[in-house]
Amino acid sequence: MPSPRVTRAANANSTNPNNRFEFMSLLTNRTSSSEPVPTRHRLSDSPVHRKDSFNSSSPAFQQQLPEEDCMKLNPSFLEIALKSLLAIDLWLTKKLGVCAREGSSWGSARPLMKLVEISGHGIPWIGGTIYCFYKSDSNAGREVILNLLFALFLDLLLVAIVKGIVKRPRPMQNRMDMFATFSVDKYSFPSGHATRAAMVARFMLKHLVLAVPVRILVVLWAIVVSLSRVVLGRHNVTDVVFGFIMGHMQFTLVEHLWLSPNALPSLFKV
Ligand SMILES: CC(C)=CCC/C(C)=C/CC/C(C)=C/CC/C(C)=C/COP(=O)(O)O
Repeated sequence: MPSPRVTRAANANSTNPNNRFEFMSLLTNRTSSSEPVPTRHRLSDSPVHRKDSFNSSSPAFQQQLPEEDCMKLNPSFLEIALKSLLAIDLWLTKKLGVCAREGSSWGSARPLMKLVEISGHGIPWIGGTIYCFYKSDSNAGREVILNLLFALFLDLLLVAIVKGIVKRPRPMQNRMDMFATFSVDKYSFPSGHATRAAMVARFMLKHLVLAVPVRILVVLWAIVVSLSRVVLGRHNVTDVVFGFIMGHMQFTLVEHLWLSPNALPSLFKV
């Protein structure tokens, strides 16, 4: 006995041979052994190639298509990859936040980590750079220091923009007891300390004549400042990794936008 769906299809077919319903019924998988699954023999038979009035973007069309006819670029793979990365990120962040609280496993090291935090904060860096600018007695020195100052302000601006766009909240374990913050600093992505540490370290290695041990210390400082963000529970791991990469990119940008004494002659001694 034919199923009601087939009977309806047959009725529809008898009145209109090009009926859309008939097309859809051909595409429907049948479970009953008395209702064979239609076989396509030619490419032109594929619903993708048929020039029917049936709109391929309509939800009905997409529901009815057999899986092999769906032109999907597997969006679920990217989704799964991102969700897995996020899960690993959250798990690692929780594991590594060993100084997040006084009562955490390494809570006694929290004051030391907070000193590391201050060493990468914007205020000492901007204040110290302005001081060095006025103390510098050569035009070449002033040029380098002026560009460091420019880099530090550019960093504050770019980090604030990205934080404002992404609006990722800080990790649950973070205590908002940071010294001198902007309103966007309630957000986590990217880490402003990591961007600054990476950018300043590259800037110093490129423009300051430093002995090898000092160069090694500069690199270690940038790494420790970045790691301290996760250890203090301030940031997720991905905030810091992205911040570190962004700091390198900011350094490259500053090199391209390099301010010369001609741009601001009044700041330089003649
Ligand atoms: C010191 C002088 C002379 C001027 C200061 C200029 C000024 C207004 C600087 C702002 C510095 C500031 C408040 C920076 C924010 C630093 C911060 C808390 C970043 C957040 O880092 P994150 O790693 O937690 O994202």
